[in-house]
Amino acid sequence: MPPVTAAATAPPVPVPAPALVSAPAPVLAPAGPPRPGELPWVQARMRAHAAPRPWPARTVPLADAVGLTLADALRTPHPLPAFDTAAMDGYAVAGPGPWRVRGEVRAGTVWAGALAAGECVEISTGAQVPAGACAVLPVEAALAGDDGLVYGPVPPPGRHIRRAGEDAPAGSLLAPAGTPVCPALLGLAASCGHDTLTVRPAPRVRVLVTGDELDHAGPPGPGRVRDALGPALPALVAALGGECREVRHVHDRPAGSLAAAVHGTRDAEVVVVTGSTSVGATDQLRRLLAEAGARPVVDTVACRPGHPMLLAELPSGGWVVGLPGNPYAALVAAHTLLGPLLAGLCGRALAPLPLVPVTGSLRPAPGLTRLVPVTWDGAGARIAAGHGAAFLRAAAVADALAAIPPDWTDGAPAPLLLTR
Ligand SMILES: Nc1nc2c(c(=O)[nH]1)N[C@H]1C(S)=C(S)[C@@H](COP(=O)(O)OP(=O)(O)OC[C@H]3O[C@@H](n4cnc5c(N)ncnc54)[C@H](O)[C@@H]3O)O[C@H]1N2
Ligand code: MOO
Repeated sequence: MPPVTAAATAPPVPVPAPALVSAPAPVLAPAGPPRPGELPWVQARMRAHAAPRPWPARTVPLADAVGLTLADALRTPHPLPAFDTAAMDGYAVAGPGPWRVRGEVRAGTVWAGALAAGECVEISTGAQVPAGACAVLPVEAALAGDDGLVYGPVPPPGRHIRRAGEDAPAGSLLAPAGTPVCPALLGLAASCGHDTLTVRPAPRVRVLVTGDELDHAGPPGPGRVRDALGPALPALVAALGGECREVRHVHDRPAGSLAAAVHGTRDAEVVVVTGSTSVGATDQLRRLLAEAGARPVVDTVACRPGHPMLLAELPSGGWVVGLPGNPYAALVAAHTLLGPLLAGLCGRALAPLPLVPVTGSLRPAPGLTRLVPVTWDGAGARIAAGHGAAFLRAAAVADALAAIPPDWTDGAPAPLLLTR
């Protein structure tokens, strides 16, 4: 059975307005019930996608458009194919045979005459079929006699002719605005005669990695932790549709370094901050956003891991995505908020999630979506081993993240976010 699409458009459930500075919450086991104010995971995705206005469009040469997003619908100004086209090498024939050969027509040339019944031209695949011809007789079915006549079965009318406009009449819409530009779309645009496309560029993203305990090269020293997110995020940002301009390491102290770094990234549409999303003494992100007058869009999500994630809009119009410091939690948060935000900025639809059976051992949690790495063999998904909030092993070998709903049981379907 083909996978069906998950209820990405589930009916909205009223939730309290987010508040960036939340009261310190009691420490709960990772799969405890949702805390007050946590937004359901499905709604967090939708809210992040709906938050931005699409970024302004620009017109670029075809070669520069791949990977970007169509800002205007792609239309063909002329019919496709543009003329009646031979689909086989052979003879374009008129009326019943045998047919007298009047000439030949190769692809790219035009035979200007018109055929009368009992006449034909030798024709190449892709050549324009002359007026009067009613079908093409493939060369394998034809016998050219020494008498200048071609013999063979009379083909049914229209056989092996691609009629002008049969693929698309002039003016047809071929791809709507919001379509990602893939190699096939580039070829289609060229077939229509376009040399440029009007696209929305990939949003520019700057990454600020916080955490004074982090080492950025080699094995970590005593009590220290190797930064896993700095190396992972440029590729993740690219996979989610953005362009990572910079990864900067920001010190937790003095307080104010992070604020200065966030405000110093005005040449990016999105600032991603890793770490600093929690309630510890050095976790400054919510405080600095509140002080900056940022508009909270998502402030904690009813999912595990990754619940401290946040999305806010700065008064300048820039976007801040807060990813928890635990590396797997950060990956979950990036797929939950950053991917949909970037899609919204590009004018793309929110990616529909295939709903597939998931097997494995996991205790679902009341009121929470659990995000787990899964391997997927095309028919079903299996929960991969090794998925702590701080441990990337399962995610590193997984094909997707499954969004396990609270009422899931082993083998029941769950939506998949494809990660490869
Ligand atoms: N009192 C509470 N403490 C914590 C809560 C809570 O609700 N109340 N939530 C826990 C959860 S869940 C998470 S997730 C973290 C989120 O914390 P932060 O976003 O502030 O991140 P940090 O505290 O800086 O780091 C958490 C953890 O991750 C390691 N880390 C950070 N950055 C990186 C990196 N780039 N590469 C590898 N590892 C990284 C860091 O060393 C910590 O071990 O808060 C919990 N606490
Ligand atoms: O579990 Mo925390 O939710 O993001 O590591």
